[in-house]
Amino acid sequence: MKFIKTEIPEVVLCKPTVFNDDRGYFFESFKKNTFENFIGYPVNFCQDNEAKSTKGVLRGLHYQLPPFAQSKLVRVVKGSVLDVVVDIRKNAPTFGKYIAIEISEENKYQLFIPRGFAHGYVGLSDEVIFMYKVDNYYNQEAERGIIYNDNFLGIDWKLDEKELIISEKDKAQPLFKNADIFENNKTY
Ligand SMILES: Cc1cn([C@H]2C[C@H](O)[C@@H](COP(=O)(O)OP(=O)(O)O[C@H]3O[C@H](C)C(=O)[C@H](O)[C@H]3O)O2)c(=O)[nH]c1=O
Repeated sequence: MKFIKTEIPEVVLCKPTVFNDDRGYFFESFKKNTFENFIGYPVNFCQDNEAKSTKGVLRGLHYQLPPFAQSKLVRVVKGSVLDVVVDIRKNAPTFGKYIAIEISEENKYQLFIPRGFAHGYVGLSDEVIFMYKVDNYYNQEAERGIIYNDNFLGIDWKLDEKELIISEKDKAQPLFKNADIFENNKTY
């Protein structure tokens, strides 16, 4: 697995080493020791999630407030998505910045999203199976969000507005300026 710091250095792109042969392929999709060696601190994932989407389904931008904040290690096993991560750590040098990376069945990329970030993704293929690990349990009361088309963030989701399929909950998310954001730049 190769680990690459993104433009937001705490957000890490993970590129697996894939072993192809005439039967198909094999790769180690997660290895705690090499992952933590690169990240530089322990991450104890406690829950795995899976979501199926179709093209244009946009989930997000979501996060959970401390003490229920979640780190996420996300990947796509079917199709492709544009994965978007927004820095919501007040006083962080990249506060309010976002990165967008295509993650797919094809490239097998994974993205590590630490606590202190909002996360969302949009399906780019007809069928998407999205799988991810989180290091804190789901807590509905602590769930918060930011509207996907916030003007300050100016996220380019790559698809036309009319192609997007968004839940009523996500259509009602607040603007970035009104969101409950994280205090200071510390690990939660
Ligand atoms: C996230 C979650 C949801 N649920 C239940 C709650 C709802 O009854 C149903 C669908 O939940 P929701 O519409 O919040 O699912 P997504 O829109 O995919 O939410 C996720 O989307 C963005 C991209 C994320 O990064 C978060 O992991 C998460 O917020 O699953 C659970 O039971 N456990 C969970 O961990």
